[in-house]
Amino acid sequence: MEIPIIDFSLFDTDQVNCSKEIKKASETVGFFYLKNHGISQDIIDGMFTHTKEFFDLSKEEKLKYSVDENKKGYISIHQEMLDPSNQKIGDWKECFNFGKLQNENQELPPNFEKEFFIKFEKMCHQLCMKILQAFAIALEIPQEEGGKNWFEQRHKYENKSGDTLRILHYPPMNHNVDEKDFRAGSHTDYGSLTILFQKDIGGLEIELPSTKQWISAPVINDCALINIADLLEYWSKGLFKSTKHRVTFNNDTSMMDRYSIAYFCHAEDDVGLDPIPSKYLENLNSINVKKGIVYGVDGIKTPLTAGEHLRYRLVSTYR
Ligand SMILES: O=C(O)CCC(=O)C(=O)O
Ligand SMILES: [Fe+2]
Repeated sequence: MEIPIIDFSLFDTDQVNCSKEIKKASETVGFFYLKNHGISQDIIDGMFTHTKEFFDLSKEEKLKYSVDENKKGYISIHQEMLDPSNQKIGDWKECFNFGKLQNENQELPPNFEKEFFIKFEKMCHQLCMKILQAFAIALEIPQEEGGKNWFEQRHKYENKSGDTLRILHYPPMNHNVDEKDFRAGSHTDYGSLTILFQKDIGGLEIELPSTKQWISAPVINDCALINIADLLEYWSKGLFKSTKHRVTFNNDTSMMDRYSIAYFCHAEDDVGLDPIPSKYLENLNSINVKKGIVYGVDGIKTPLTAGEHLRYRLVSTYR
């Protein structure tokens, strides 16, 4: 089984069939490539140029923007460990997290033009809203519950959420690679869904939910890679798969720099994780039912919100 490629221009002419394709990919693989996603190549190239310029700065300069308590800012090599149970040391990567720049007063390095980043964030947010509409259509959310706008009503750009734009740099490896060395350890993403832009160098792998086999998610020109993250898995009672992924070293590229850009789309902090009012889900009885009630707080089981889920996941990731 491979990662499907979906032409998103179909959504403008045939929403129902496009939504079906997206649903099928989300149920089986949890990842799909999106062609004709509407974010222009010029702006993506501009983002990669800024990315490289930033990571080329001296370590001392970068550390001036060190990550704050909200995990916004610069994260250095080994500081993040995405898979603490299997990794010896942290991820062999550095990255920079941006919050919602329009609403938050985040200090940015001088080469980052705030307006440009806001524009990119808004384009990513808009694309996510369109993909979320496709989920709502495929899941047959009744009109009186919000219909195709059900998700959008819970992901408003102006409201507080974990939405994060992240630029990443994976430097060349400087010693013999050990089986416990990862560019990024295995993990699922914490939000609703993620858009990933890769450039030139592969290495991303995903774990197929059906067979638990790891397959590669290569760079495909002109495509963004979309993946389902934890919140959609909860809301859909496990129908949609928040698939594990990781970035490994391989012989051909471990001595090369790898750059990528991720946009993590989250629901507003106070949105609950109870199942979606979906006619489609109601009619299914065979799925692996997952409820929004997962972690006990002081031994009492409480329904989680998007914000609580994010905090819970972040605690175990940072050193
Ligand atoms: O850089 C990549 O290709 C993936 C990064 C990723 O999965 C993450 O930061 O959550
Ligand atoms: Fe990820």
